[in-house]
Amino acid sequence: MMLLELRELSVIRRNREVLRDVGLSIAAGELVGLIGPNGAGKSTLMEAAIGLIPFSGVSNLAAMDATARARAAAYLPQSREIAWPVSVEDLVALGRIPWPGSGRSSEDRKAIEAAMTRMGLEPFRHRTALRLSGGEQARALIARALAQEAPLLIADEPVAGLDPAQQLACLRLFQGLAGEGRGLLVSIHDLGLAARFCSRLVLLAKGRILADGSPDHVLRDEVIREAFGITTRRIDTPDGPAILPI
Ligand SMILES: Nc1ncnc2c1ncn2[C@@H]1O[C@H](COP(=O)(O)OP(=O)(O)OP(=O)(O)O)[C@@H](O)[C@H]1O
Repeated sequence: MMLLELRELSVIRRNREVLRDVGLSIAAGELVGLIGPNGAGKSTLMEAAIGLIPFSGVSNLAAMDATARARAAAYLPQSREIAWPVSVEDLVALGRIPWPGSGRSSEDRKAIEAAMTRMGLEPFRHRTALRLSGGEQARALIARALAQEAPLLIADEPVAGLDPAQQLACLRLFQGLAGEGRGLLVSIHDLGLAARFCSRLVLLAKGRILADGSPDHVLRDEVIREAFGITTRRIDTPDGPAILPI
């Protein structure tokens, strides 16, 4: 079953075409890494897919009403903004808004607790979210998205700003979610982490999809050179490839 279907998606921002005719489908069980240079249009693609900005073309999510969409997909924006001085627990509970009970049913409690445990947030439960470190805030916001329990998670640079242990924990968690049958679209700049953890990579450059497929297929030298203007040194280790930009 396709959780995300984008067809001929184009976006114009400030009179400039930022995305042109992008087609992308994500099935249950896929952990798709969205890679590409700064300004390639990764955030724009996610924002259009979820219906936050105007676009032409088709997005199955944007076509839904707000409640159906919030049950179909959780979205973690790149800007990690927490607007009010709420506790971490209350912040995570906001993920339950699309569901009946709005945070107070026993199902809501279970989802909130599971999300907090998965992100290691129990010690912060009663702390004011605004007073956490940047990385801790990021984990709290990921937990809020997990509590939403949507079949699709769209996350814009979810591991940016996390320490190496938290990056690994987060990507392992995402792999586990894919293994449970959820779909994930995750933008990421670290090509090594992308290659190790994602089942598929989509490389966006200048508003178009330059390559889409297995990490080995997408991270070929000539493709990386065309997209980023660099070469990479790849070392295969028992733990997966290490990719060094040169
Ligand atoms: N709110 C906006 N208004 C106008 N133009 C925008 C806006 N947001 C982004 N852009 C432009 O759209 C293009 C794509 O930006 P986008 O943020 O989607 O790229 P990205 O691939 O996510 O980049 P990064 O890796 O730096 O996060 C850029 O040229 C950017 O300047």
